[in-house]
Amino acid sequence: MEEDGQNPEAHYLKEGDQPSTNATTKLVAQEEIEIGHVRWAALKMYLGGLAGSYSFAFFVPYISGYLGTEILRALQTWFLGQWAEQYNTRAAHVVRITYYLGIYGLLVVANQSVYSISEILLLFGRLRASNSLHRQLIESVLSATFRWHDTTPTSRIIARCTQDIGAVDGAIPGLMNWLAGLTMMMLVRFVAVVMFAPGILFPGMLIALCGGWIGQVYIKAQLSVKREMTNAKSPVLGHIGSAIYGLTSIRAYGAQSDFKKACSTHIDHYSRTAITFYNLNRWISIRIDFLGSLFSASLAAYLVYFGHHSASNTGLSLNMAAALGNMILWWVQGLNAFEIASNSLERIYGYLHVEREPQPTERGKPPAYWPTSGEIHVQGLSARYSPDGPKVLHDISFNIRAGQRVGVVGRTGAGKSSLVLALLRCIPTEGEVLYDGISTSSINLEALRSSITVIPQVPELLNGSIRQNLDPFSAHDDADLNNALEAAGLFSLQAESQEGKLSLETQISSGGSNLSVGQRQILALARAVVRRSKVLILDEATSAIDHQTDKAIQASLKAILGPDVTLIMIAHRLKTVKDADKIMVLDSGSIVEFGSPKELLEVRNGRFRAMVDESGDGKHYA
Ligand SMILES: Nc1ncnc2c1ncn2[C@@H]1O[C@H](COP(=O)(O)OP(=O)(O)OP(=O)(O)O)[C@@H](O)[C@H]1O
Repeated sequence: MEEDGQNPEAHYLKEGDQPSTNATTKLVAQEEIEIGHVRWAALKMYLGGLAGSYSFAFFVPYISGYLGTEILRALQTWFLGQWAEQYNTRAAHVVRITYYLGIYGLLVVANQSVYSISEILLLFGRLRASNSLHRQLIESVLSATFRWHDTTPTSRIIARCTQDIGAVDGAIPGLMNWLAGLTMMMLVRFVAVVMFAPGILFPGMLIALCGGWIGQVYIKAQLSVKREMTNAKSPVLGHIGSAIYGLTSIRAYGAQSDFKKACSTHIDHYSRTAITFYNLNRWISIRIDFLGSLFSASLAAYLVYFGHHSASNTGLSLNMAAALGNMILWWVQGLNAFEIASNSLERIYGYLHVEREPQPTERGKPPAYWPTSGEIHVQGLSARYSPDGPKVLHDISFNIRAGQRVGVVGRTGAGKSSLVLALLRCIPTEGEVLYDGISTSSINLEALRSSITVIPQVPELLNGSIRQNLDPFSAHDDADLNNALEAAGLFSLQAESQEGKLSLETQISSGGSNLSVGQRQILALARAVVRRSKVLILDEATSAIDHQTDKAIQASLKAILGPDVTLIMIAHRLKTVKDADKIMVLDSGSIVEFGSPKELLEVRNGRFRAMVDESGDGKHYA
């Protein structure tokens, strides 16, 4: 895909399908649908994973191993014929059994050794491929843009990381190995037959070409039928599942016959595709069996009527030819199964080429001392959620001195959260943001984001103890962590004697679901204190905390954060920002007022003053 310069995901859409991209609205991108054969680029990705950086050293011994195995196996059959032939020409007691048995034994040992080399190589190769694809997939998903995550449901990402990686771990290498072995077996058998009966070469090739053509037709039909069959199965299972779940209601409303009718419709649809699927198998079996028999019959006729062939060579040729027809059938079916399993490769390949955030560079590393203060200078900042979407911030300019506490207010949809995302470069931006004198567009994202702490409305916590959540890399001692918890106001919320009170050892379940939202916000605040960032952004962070505790937290935060830490508070409740040094009022993505609360309240017909009057929070500003 990159070869043809197109978007990797575009390939998956059916002809005529329109991706549901409406630039002005939030959207969920259409799920990719694979069509046709598995593409070389996806296959190359897997083969590259198998071989790692030693393509030659992997594939040459791997393929040679299988070729050697089949040659040695054919040699064993040939050698048995030669051994048997001895009894036709010589007396039985003259034939040296130990000699023939010894050579035959050596052939068996050599065969097994060469086979083991291929198997061991594949074992390491498949582990390497699984590791590498899984790592690349996770890296790609984690470094994808916020826009991509916005438009991609989590269930799809989980399916890539479980179901598709599962196919890479199991079905794909298994089928590939089987196909490689079978291909070598067919090749060696065909060559052996042709060596002993050269006249069969052209009819044999003709028959093989016919087999190949029939296989192509079969695979083409079978791929789409199989896909349709898989799609038709889910409604049957879903319908039966919901019928069992809602059995009481179905009986209570006497809806049994409607449910039976709907069930029959789903089963009929599934059966139609399933019958076609099995019929296609019969279709190919008859044709390939016929071609196989034709080949064996032609060979037998050739051996009987043309030339003079020994009994052992005739037996060997017929032995090699007999199973060839069945092998072609297995090969075609194996290839079909491989193509179906390889859809997972296509799907993983698509996710390895999603739109990513800029990767870190050496030049993007800020100086070690940076940031020394939380000064922010913003000039002409505009932002949008997607490169072709509408602007949600319009040419914003402002300055925040180090240590200032700035409240950002505005009606729903005014752009408050978008401003935070723009400061962290989570969405495409234009204009300049200087953080402690360095342009944020010139430094690595990781450096930028680790130097600003954002506490969202509902903070995410990780499964583990509070200690692990505050300090995942064990860089701080207990005293620091307890101070942070105290500064964030945890201890003012719980009495010393309280049963089940939170401490560093308290276990937190995934997402923090065993804590109240207020407690989660306090832990997030404590995390921010531990990180000691120079810019702290609270996005309605104290919305779930009562006013008294909120007040206590603000006071302790001010004391512990120090004079050079800038605090940006996004607030719905105007009383939360009454102690702010400055208030920024946003409307439709633009700054309409920016000044101290006192100044803004004095503006007659001012936006902030109107908001305070409407909200009834005026008493807090009195
Ligand atoms: N993920 C998104 N994709 C596209 N547009 C978005 C997205 N999130 C927000 N917007 C748009 O950006 C504009 C500003 O939204 P934003 O969330 O920044 O407002 P807000 O002031 O934080 O609102 P609230 O107080 O309700 O959280 C709105 O027009 C909104 O529709």
